[in-house]
Amino acid sequence: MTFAPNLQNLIDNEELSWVLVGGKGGVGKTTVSSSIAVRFAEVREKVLLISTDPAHNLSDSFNQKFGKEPSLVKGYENLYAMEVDPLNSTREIVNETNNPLFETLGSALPGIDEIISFTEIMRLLTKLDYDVVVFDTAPTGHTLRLLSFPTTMNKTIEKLLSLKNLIQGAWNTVQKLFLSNEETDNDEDMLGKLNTIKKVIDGVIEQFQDQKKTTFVNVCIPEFLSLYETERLIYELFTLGIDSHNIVVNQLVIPEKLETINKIIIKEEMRQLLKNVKDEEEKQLIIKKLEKKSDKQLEVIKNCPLCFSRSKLQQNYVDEIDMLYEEFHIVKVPLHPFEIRGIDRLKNFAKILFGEFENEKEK
Ligand SMILES: Nc1ncnc2c1ncn2[C@@H]1O[C@H](COP(=O)(O)OP(=O)(O)OP(=O)(O)O)[C@@H](O)[C@H]1O
Ligand SMILES: [Zn+2]
Repeated sequence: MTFAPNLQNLIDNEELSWVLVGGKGGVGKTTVSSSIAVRFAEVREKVLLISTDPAHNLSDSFNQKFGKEPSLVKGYENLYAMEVDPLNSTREIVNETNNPLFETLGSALPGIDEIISFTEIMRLLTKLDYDVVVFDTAPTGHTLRLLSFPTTMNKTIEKLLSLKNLIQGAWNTVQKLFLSNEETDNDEDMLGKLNTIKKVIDGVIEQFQDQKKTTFVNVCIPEFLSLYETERLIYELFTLGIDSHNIVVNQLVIPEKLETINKIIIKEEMRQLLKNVKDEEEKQLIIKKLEKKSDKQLEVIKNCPLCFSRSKLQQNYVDEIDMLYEEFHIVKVPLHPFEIRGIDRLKNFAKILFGEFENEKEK
């Protein structure tokens, strides 16, 4: 069995509905999740990219502002994006219910507000008919907490519901003594709500633990701390029963191996630059100039002592990843000489992720 060094396996799995993208801060989660969503939009009917990272970057990635509701990405009719903050949106929900019991419950069970917001998000997402939802998650620790919430929370809710029967008699008396009729109704609402939440959570757990429907894409850079976090993340995902079989190793400096890719990227950039140049002769002249410049740049990179030592250092970690994760698709992505912003660059980035440059090289 061989594992192709690209993410094509995501596209090939037609049942895939939830793609979670995560890793340490700053390694390229937003860039990778945005590119995956852009690629999915070419082959699926309706795609949503959702950021659950409180420090949102989707707007930077697409050069377009997104909010708490899904909105269309410019230039698309089937790609939506939204940014939610699990913590804040829950507070809003809890405040809306305005139930004193919720407050008590909230302080007795830390994290309940987060799980409610997560539930609300999931309910919203299952109601809307997206074929694929791609998550740009917050840095590792936060994500794991979010992913393990459903199981923890369901146990708590089960306990609460069983307690409810036990104390029902005493409870009724207490209510009559202290609460108005309206508030009594509210409490029934709350228990009803807990039950509904439990059902939604059961659904989330079932979906997330279904290997066909959900997968987690790990993004890392070839550095000690990032590798360490990836190892921890992959282990935790395993214990949570969440599938994971792709690792994107981003920001590689390997001049000799990635020369071809670099050249193609630079060529693509040129094409963008030349979009508005009409005159054919002028075009050719610009291309010649730029090609000469890029050849020179590559020559410099190849002979640069900084790049050389950097790439040596990185290679150790890449070897380690290759060795540790034999049964993963390992996708190696070069460090670009520019930020990956805007649809055109994201599309190019997707070409690397989905192995299209590999084919171009063979031609
Ligand atoms: N291969 C690459 N080459 C050059 N620049 C890159 C590459 N990958 C990502 N970047 C740039 O690095 C910056 C950080 O990337 P990104 O926002 O995707 O990381 P992140 O993991 O989502 O960060 P955060 O944890 O802050 O959300 C961005 O400016 C992005 O354009
Ligand atoms: Zn990000």
